[in-house]
Amino acid sequence: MPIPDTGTIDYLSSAIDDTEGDVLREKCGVFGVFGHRDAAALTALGLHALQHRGQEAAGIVSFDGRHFHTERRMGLVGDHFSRGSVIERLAGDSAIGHCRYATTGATILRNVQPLYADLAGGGIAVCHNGNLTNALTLRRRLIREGAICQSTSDTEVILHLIARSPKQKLVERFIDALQQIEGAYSLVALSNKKLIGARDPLGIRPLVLGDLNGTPILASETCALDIIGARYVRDIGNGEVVVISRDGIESHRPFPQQAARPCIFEYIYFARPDSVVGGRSVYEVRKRMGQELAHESPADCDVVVPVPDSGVPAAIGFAQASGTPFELGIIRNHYVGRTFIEPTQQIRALGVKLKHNANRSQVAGKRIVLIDDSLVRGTTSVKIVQMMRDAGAREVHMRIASPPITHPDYYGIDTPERDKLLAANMNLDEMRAFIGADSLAFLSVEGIYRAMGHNRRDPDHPQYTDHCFTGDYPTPLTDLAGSEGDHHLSLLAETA
Ligand SMILES: O=P(O)(O)OC[C@H]1O[C@H](OP(=O)(O)OP(=O)(O)O)[C@H](O)[C@@H]1O
Ligand SMILES: NC(=O)CC[C@H](N)C(=O)O
Ligand SMILES: [Mg+2]
Repeated sequence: MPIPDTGTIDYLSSAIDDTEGDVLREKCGVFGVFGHRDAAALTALGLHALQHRGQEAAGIVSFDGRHFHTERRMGLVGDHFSRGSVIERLAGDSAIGHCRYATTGATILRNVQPLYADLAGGGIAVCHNGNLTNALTLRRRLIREGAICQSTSDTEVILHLIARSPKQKLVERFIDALQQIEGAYSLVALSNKKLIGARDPLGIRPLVLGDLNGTPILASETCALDIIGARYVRDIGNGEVVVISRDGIESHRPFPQQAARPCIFEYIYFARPDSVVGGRSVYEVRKRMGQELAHESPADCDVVVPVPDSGVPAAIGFAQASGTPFELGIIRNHYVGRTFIEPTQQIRALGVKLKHNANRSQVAGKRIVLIDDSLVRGTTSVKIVQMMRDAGAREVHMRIASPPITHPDYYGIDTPERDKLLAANMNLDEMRAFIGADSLAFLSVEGIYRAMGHNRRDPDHPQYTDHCFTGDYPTPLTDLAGSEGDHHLSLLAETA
């Protein structure tokens, strides 16, 4: 359904549906629909499929041709956005949505996305997956210049930069903003006339274009297209800005051409295994990581046991390559989500206990090899190894289908503190003793690249963003270099 052209002035005085009283509206999975009568419902479904990317909060902004409507809530998508009354309030045939786990700015309502702002040319809402590495530096400058920040999220600086751009047209202003930010971003933005999708110059975080019977869709992952029956069209390119309007879809390439360097951790952990990222099935890649691991670090065992959920495909690969039986020696509770992306260690620790239980019949008296996709803080491994012993396992070996994480991430994965990363603080045998396993091994960096279909990692032009394992950060870390992170962002208590 076409969106009527109602001009720009109207949006300045428009009554924004704002139950929290914030001026700016916020919403790490991102989704957008342009020109469908069920835009908000489709967005809610898309966010359901992207729930694994962020469990702390969710939000949707829609546009009805005259007004923007917005709902942002703490909690899971289904806690709020499965209600008919909520979807009805999100009127209009265009919508964007976000499910968040915080990387910059606390887990509080004013940081929940989409972020909305009234600009001189009309309203705009932005959803961001990723993390900016110069946001705090930019924020300090903007505040000195008079900007009034409403949140402590890195994403907000994008809105300020669009608002202050000297360029005329929205797309030019948007691109002008992108040229000032550094780090990782996949963005979906909605204005009164356009749905915009953008990926940072290296394409660190994913973003795809889909098509639902002629309706363009933007989403973090293809699983969000599948849920609504949309066809995958293509990945948005690194450094590409796509502009969707009633005139069709335009592509802009405002950055110098360079090779993409997507985040390897999307393949290891982040993305859903049924998604196709950068043309590769995440499931197939994870299985190959398990196969490589079996070749590199075999274990003399009776059964291969996956650590659910994301260790399962690698465990299948390990079992197939080693010819060892695969058994579900750990059963997961389906009502507990991902624990790594929970905001506090206390919640993570509790979550793991609630989440997994030993399947004693498959474990007792056996030599077990546990396969997990990654080891970050070691919270999961410590508990699971003990759980296997308590269930009567004779030996417990641990194999991790990715290399030791020795470096923090600043691009949208919550591993920022080096002192919390097990592999940054212990050698292999210390880690083995810490988690209580009989043996421990990790997949090598080269093994990861082989699983991705490459002969080797190209040291001069690495094919992926793999700083977690190598310390090779692909962008400047401006805030870190300037100790910007040490400053308080807001005097307002971080409770609302
Ligand atoms: O060493 P840790 O700090 O425990 O972190 C690593 C664990 O966290 C992740 O699982 P998570 O529970 O987040 O999600 P999943 O259910 O998709 O496996 C990952 O798959 C590892 O199991
Ligand atoms: N995980 C993400 O992609 C987070 C997006 C954004 N940096 C935020 O903290 O809200
Ligand atoms: Mg896990």
